[in-house]
Amino acid sequence: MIEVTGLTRRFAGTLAVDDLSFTVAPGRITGFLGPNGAGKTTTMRLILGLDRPTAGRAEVHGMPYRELDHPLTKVGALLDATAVQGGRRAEQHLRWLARSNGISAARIGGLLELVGLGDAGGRRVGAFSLGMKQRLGLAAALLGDPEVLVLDEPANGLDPEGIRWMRDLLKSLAAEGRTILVSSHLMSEMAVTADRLIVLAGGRLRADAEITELVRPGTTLEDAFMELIAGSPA
Ligand SMILES: Nc1ncnc2c1ncn2[C@@H]1O[C@H](COP(=O)(O)OP(=O)(O)OP(=O)(O)O)[C@@H](O)[C@H]1O
Repeated sequence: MIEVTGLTRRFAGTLAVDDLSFTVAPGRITGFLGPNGAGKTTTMRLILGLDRPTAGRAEVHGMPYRELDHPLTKVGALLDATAVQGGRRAEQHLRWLARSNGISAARIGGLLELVGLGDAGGRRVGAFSLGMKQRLGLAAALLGDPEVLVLDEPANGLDPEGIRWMRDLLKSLAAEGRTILVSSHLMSEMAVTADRLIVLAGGRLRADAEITELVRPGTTLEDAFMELIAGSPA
């Protein structure tokens, strides 16, 4: 469970996140949508304790991320898949991550298989495509077998087969009772992946609803999204 209450983050001249409140429930996929600059990444960074709010709070399992014991076993995150040391080999990267977070390395082989990198564990990450880096980032997020996943545009760079694979994986992780918050700009993909949607524009909450409430028969999620964000600052 993720709980955001009155969350606000102001940068010098920008109110990036403006008095945001929502809950992300377990057992389902919650899509996090909004135009460029809406505040999605800033909100995720605040949830993950990578930045401090100007006001309000973000809690995971009832407490701020920074207060969690062994956070990687509670929350898995994929924010920027390209932020890995290119000189490291994929398996080495996961081993380093496991060791530095006190997590068993026993899952690494299985996770590389799970994300489709079974044959690439010995290759240097610097030579990976964006899609392969996303797959590795997902393996890293799952390393501690966390109940909560926060994923910023994980489908970015994936090919059609990869997007379908990611959708099926997220659905099976949600079916296991995990809490999943996933941002995306791919409306048609979100329409078939998410159970619930949180829509931001200009740092403010525009919608927090079941997908079936937002997408009426004869309309698409793209139509609903355009209507929801209408009038937001560019
Ligand atoms: N470190 C920072 N310093 C100053 N402004 C920032 C900083 N981080 C984000 N912003 C601003 O906050 C606003 C929200 O940015 P954010 O990256 O959260 O949006 P987003 O919804 O993730 O966008 P995108 O879909 O383009 O990834 C933008 O106006 C951005 O320029």
